[in-house]
Amino acid sequence: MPAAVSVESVGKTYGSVTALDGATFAADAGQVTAVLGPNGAGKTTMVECCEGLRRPDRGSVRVLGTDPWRAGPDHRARVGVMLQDGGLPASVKPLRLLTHLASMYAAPVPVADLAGRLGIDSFAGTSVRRLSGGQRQRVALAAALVGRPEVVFLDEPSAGLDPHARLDVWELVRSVATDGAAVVLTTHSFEEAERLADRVVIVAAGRTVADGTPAEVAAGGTLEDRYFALTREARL
Ligand SMILES: Nc1ncnc2c1ncn2[C@@H]1O[C@H](COP(=O)(O)OP(=O)(O)OP(=O)(O)O)[C@@H](O)[C@H]1O
Repeated sequence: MPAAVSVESVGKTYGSVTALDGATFAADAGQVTAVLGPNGAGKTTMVECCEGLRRPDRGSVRVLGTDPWRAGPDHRARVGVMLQDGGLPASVKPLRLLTHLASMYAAPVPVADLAGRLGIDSFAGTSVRRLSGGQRQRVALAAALVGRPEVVFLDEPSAGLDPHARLDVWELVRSVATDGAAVVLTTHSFEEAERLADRVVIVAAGRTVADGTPAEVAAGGTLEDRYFALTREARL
């Protein structure tokens, strides 16, 4: 079976800045793939190429067998996206927003379920503009998942969350993968990668420097030690 997400030798520059320089990785259905790498390594750019928000200069990106840059609405309905800055409308209340989004999909996840699992009920009556950063992040995650997507891209989904909320997010993300979706998330947390990921991809200076199960990438040591060794080499 072809990978749900396949990125091969992708290059992308912004003016004189090389963001991606041959990045390659794949993500399978039913698995959580965690992408790690230093600030500026190219993770967000790589994920944005997969989401169809950026066009690679070279290489190939396929999501569910389709080039996301050219994909139409049918493809986009099968892909869930959570952006780093949320991208949520400020004046709407969370439940209203999620109910509205759910109405656009053929088989949405019941909004009450999602809201309950992410603790959104407790701030359901507050407009997005007045939510805390962590609350807004949970709404953004719910928005990415409500359409029951086959592929989900999550940019640092648990960054800045309190420990309870982080556990809620991990459990939900795990259950989405168990239900068959391919989940790709970026993170700076080794704990998140170790506890949640079936596959770890380390990106440094726009290139993939490791790709495998957490144990394979750790290569007999800790993921953290391996990360520092690999990303230090890329900086030299
Ligand atoms: N729109 C843009 N215009 C110019 N340069 C950009 C743009 N977006 C990203 N870059 C540059 O491309 C490089 C890769 O950025 P990217 O956001 O993909 O990294 P990242 O790995 O996601 O970093 P972080 O961990 O800080 O989120 C950086 O040097 C960044 O400054």
